[in-house]
Amino acid sequence: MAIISSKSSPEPKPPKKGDAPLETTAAPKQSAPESLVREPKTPPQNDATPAAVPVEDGLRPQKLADYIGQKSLKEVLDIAIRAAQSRKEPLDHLLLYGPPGLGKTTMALILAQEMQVDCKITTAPALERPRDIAGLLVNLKPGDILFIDEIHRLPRVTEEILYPAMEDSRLDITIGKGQSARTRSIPLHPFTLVGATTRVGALTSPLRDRFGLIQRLRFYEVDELTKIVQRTAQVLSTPIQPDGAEEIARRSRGTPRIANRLLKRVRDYVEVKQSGDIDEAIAAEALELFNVDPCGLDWTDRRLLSVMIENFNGGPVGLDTMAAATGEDAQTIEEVYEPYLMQLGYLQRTPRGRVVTRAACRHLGYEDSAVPDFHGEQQLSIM
Ligand SMILES: Nc1ncnc2c1ncn2[C@@H]1O[C@H](COP(=O)(O)OP(=O)(O)OP(=O)(O)O)[C@@H](O)[C@H]1O
Ligand SMILES: [Mg+2]
Repeated sequence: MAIISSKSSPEPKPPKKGDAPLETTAAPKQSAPESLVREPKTPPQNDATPAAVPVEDGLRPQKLADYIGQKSLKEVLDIAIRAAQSRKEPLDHLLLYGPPGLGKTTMALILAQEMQVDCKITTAPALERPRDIAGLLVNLKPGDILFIDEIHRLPRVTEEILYPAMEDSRLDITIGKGQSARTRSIPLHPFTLVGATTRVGALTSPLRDRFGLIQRLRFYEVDELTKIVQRTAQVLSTPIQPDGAEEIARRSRGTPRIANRLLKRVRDYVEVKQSGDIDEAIAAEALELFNVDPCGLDWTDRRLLSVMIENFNGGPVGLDTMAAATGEDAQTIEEVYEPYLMQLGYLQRTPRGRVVTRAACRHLGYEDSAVPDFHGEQQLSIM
């Protein structure tokens, strides 16, 4: 299987006149569009030298059987893979949604591996112009997977090109402008679109309806994350005790990416302190130092909750007000912080705004009376 992504593209072209400037500190999700439609001139990523492969990629499981947790998702996909293979057809289009770091990209790569096809990776904001998506589509081989991250951010024009491509393996392009404009239809090889999003509600319904499989990824349980930490430790050749892996798992907010990140921080700590295997006590000591509390809350989580308690009497408070009061970005609060706080039962979204629960007060060391009675968990649970 070849994985072809913007990340693996060789020397970037110098920006052309009129192109958006290339981001020098760009996060992966904001890579320049131009780099994405280019075919790599050098062999694809799986042939790259280890040094060229981002560290996260080295930690990704390669087979469905190695993908830990997400039992129902794996069952659904296992059936879909086997059915598609027996019919010698591509997989149905798949939409994966859920908070960041739960394994959407990893799953897309596993699917390509299992189906023995190539996977082209791109991200929706990079598909600004019709030719960006057209270039990708015409180069797909039969059965290939096209992975579009952050698919809720697809520009309208790109989305409209995808409709016939997904439904009828056809690329409709308009040539010329005004009265001389003509539409041409180009046949495409059947392919599988895998879309990933943290905000499924932000997808338009015509796009959502074209996915044959729509699957949600859930936060992981501690025992699943413990296995992920143990596996990563093995990949990184870091000795770890089971109780050490569990301590890291407990503080990982139900998220594999965070579990891997915390493990690396604990590994640094152990190496500097020369304290041998990672066990429960060392993991806890190291993570306290990095400001990760026993529930996995970090400084920002605690600040969001304490600002709500101290400044807003526990809520209800609107998202934008919370963003202004804490200096955090509203979208980041909504997509990154709130899901886990809600999962813990520390925060509730109500029609009138966000409210803090008494469990959160207790966790942060406030008196129960810091939030009014109507915030009692019992009442909230029936909202
Ligand atoms: N089920 C799993 N088993 C083992 N490791 C996993 C699993 N899911 C994710 N990981 C690890 O967690 C990291 C993050 O996963 P991934 O990049 O797939 O998340 P994502 O959902 O695509 O995140 P984002 O929304 O930010 O793009 C990867 O390095 C991968 O190794
Ligand atoms: Mg991803």
